Order: sequence, then C-alpha cells, then structure tokens
Amino acid sequence: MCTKFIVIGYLSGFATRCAKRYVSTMPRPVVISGPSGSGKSTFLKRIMKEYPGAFGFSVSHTTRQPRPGEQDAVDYHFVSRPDMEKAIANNEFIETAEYSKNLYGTSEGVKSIKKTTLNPLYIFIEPPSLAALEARLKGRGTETEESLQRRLEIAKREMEYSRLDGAYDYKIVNDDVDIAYDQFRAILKDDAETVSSLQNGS
Ligand SMILES: Nc1ncnc2c1ncn2[C@@H]1O[C@H](COP(=O)(O)OP(=O)(O)OP(=O)(O)O)[C@@H](O)[C@H]1O
Repeated sequence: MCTKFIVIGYLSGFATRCAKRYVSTMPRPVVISGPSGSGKSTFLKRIMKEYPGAFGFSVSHTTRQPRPGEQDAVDYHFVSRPDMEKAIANNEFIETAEYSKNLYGTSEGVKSIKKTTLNPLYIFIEPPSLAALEARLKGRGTETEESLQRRLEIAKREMEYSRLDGAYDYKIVNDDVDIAYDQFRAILKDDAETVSSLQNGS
C-alpha cells in the first residue's frame, strides 16, 4: 500500500498551493515543480486516477484565464485580480507569485516553502530538452507566441535552479512518459531501489 501524501505543488513554473489553515492537518506534502509543459499535470492526473483517494491535492488560485477543459476549483480556483490581491493582503496564502503576467497563489514556491516548517518532499520534473519543451507547449495549443517565449525563458532559469545541490530531493527527466511516470510513482511509493538513481546530485 502506498504512503499517503498530499500533493500540494504543481503549477506553471513552480507552484505550491494551499491556504494556511490546511497546512496543520496534512500528512507529508509533496511539492512537484518543473517548467511549464514539463508534465506535472500529466503525472498528477495519472496518479490520482490510479490511486483514487490516496492523494489530496491542494488547488491553487490564479488570475489567468481557464484553458479549454479546465474546471474552476478542480484545476485552479480562477479568481479576479482584485479578489486575489485582497486575499494576498489578508495573508491567505503560503506565498504568491506573478508568472507570465498572472498572479498565482502560492507559487515560485520552492525557495519560499523551504523557509516554512512544512518539510515536503521535492520532486522536479524536467523536459528532455528545451526543444522538446517547446514542441510540447506548442502541441498543447495553449500558448501564444509571446507566452510561449516567456515560458521558455522562465524554464531556462528553473532548470538552472534545479541543478543546484539540494534544490530537490528527486529529479525526473520526462522523456518517455511511461518510464517517467513509473519513476514518479516509485518516489511516491518510496520504492528505494527504483528511486536511488533519481536523487538529486547522484
Ligand atoms: N513525455 C512526454 N512526451 C510527449 N508529450 C508529453 C510528455 N509528457 C507530457 N506531454 C504533453 O506535454 C504537454 C504539457 O504537459 P503538462 O500540461 O502535463 O505540463 P505541465 O508541467 O503541467 O504544464 P503547466 O505548468 O503549464 O500546467 C501536454 O500536452 C502533455 O500531454
């Protein structure tokens, strides 16, 4: 049986979401980070389908527009900028960030989350290359040329940060989606043999 985790992270770029009051009651959280288009949603959807009820998922807030098929309160809480700014002023998020001209709560999270007492497990999902990332973002059909270029620029910085010692507990290169997903699942199940090669810095 797999350990219960609450997944609190995921978003465009770095994300980590959840309202403060949620934190005190949760099992060890997992923060999943990675450039936009690296595959975070893909893995999260899959793991939640494979293990229904085993994972909680804290839904972030964002001021960006929903993409086709995205549901409010499921994929994100889609809110107006004034509402979001009010919530930020009320200190309702662990952290917030502005990404690609939209506000996210909570996000750009890894550095800030590390200053909290949450003690999560950090997983970084990396694309095999920037060219592959670009192709996937284009294939997803959600970006304008401008937002695509912004995401790629940010991706470069995120990938640089991920290479720092101790930035993440595990790094998964999402090349073949099935192989990468198996690695993701192994980490969540604490499968020592499979995950040892994925530890950051090894
Ligand atoms: N290994 C893979 N090979 C090819 N395509 C992939 C792979 N993994 C994911 N994709 C596709 O790449 C696109 C981006 O993936 P996904 O939406 O999961 O990324 P994300 O990290 O959640 O992005 P965002 O942060 O912008 O929400 C999707 O269309 C997805 O189907």
